[in-house]
Amino acid sequence: MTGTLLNDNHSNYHQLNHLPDKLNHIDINRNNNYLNNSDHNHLHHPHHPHPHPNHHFNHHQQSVKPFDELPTPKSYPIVGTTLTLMAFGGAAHLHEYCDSRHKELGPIYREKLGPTDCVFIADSSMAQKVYSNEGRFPNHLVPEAWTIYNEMTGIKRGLFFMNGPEWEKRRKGLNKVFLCQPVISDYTDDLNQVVTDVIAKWTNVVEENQFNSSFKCKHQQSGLLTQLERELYNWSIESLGTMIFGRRLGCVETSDELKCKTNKIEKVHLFVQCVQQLFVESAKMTLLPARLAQRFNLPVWQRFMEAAGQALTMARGYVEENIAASRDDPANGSRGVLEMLLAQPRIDQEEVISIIVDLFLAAADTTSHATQWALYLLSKNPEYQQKILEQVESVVGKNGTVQAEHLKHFTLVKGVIKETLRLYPVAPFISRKLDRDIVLGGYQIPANSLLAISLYTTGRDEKYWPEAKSFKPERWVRDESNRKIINSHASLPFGFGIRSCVGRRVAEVQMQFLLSRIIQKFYLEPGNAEDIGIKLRMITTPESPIHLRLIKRSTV
Ligand code: HEM
Repeated sequence: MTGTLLNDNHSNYHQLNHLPDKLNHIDINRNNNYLNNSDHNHLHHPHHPHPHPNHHFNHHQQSVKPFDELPTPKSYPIVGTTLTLMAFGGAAHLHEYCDSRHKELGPIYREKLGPTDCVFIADSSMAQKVYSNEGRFPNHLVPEAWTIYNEMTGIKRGLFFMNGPEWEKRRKGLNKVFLCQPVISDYTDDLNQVVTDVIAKWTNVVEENQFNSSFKCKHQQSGLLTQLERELYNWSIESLGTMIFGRRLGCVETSDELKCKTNKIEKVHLFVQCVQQLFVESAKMTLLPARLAQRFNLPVWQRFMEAAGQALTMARGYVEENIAASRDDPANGSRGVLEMLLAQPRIDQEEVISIIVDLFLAAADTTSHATQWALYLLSKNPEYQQKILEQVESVVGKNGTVQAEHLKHFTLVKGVIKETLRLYPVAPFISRKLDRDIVLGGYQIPANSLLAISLYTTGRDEKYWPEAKSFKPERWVRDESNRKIINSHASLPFGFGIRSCVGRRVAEVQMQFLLSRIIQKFYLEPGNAEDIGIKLRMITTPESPIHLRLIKRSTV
């Protein structure tokens, strides 16, 4: 299959440096007036002395309704709406709960969930409007538990936790590294090498499984990869580590020799467990005032503190160890982006460490889960495996080696990534607090209100996606049979604008290599009898472990 890829425009390319495929022509210019009429109004809020520059009064002004009139679910004294959310399965099913609220109350509604008063938005033009008003220093919600933790420990944290000019300064520095195509290009071979090792390892694992199961229930066991999540975590940490430190960390052991050389794999597994625990405990506190949990030292708070302490200490140790190793081995170490980070103006090693630690926290979970869902969907939709194989072979030849320069031709693999993230957005809500009043959906929204863009709902809305529940990667590929323009703001898995995901390019390249090469090598079958649902642990994770059956292509 040939064709170009639609809608590669989730980041605001006007503001980010050197981004490659500038398909921004169908997208917004944040200063344009592109919104529906009622949303043009910017009323002056009494608490906000500086109305937005686009502020103007017109005949629609009268139709703007006050904030208090936003649709709100029925709520009961003291418990509010908590019992209804519990009936959905609690915080782990918040995405489904909010989805049903949108169906009941419309594309914009307001609800107090536990301690958090939030306006939920499931409409692409409203999302566009939020982003175009996010200002120079966009502000998002940091879970209260994290804020308290940072205050209590006095630990300096990375980009996600920064705000204002400090955030802007560091963000610009990181953009020059992580969103700069020439820099990414310097590391594509390394990222590809990690995938080579992953494939070698998975080949061993499934062959071992096949051998061990030959006297047991052969059909059930053969080719089974049961530790998919852990394998993908290792791959994701190894990839980022390789790029940052310019040396292999040893999370993807490829041979017994390497295995003997390093005991790091166990450490990585422990780190991964702590990060997972951290997300689980933070998610549990979505419905609970974290301050209360802290004041009464509730078990959930104790577990959160322990996991946070362990994860940060381990990540820190890891980073310090690798900074030292890179310095001891300058021939190798100088290849990493670490040097570029340390070379930024007015930055000391301490700050670099906190930034890198938080990059690992942000990268490990997200890329691995996105890839896990992609592999799951491909295993359930074998026709796309065949189409991908045909596309890959048409570019690299039969059994050819995939290289960086081939990736731009893999439009279907890119479509698979976008389609996966449409259906399974790693972050199902994107939050913003604006520094100005705006009108959304005809309602006056005061500055500082917490806004949550419901990506799970817009991503599955028939209004934007025909056959919304179906996995159709080709909807993202533009060719003779598909010239339709996609509504870019209805699926924003990496966010949008100047505060969108800084690791997007790295994640995409990693995933493109892994998916194209896995399909080249293996035929995938689902290893679970049942469909797997979503369970939120702050991010979109599978309700039960996903198993895959990998069958080597030559034996299909
Ligand atoms: C498929 C993989 C990934 C997904 C879906 C994803 C998604 C996101 C989203 C939705 C945001 C918030 C954007 C917004 O508020 O508008 C974000 C922020 C962020 N992501 Fe990612 N991410 C991924 C991979 C990565 C990787 C690999 C890294 C590290 C290299 C990373 C580092 C960050 C950081 C540091 C932020 C905070 C940016 C800031 O506050 O300026 N992410 N990501």
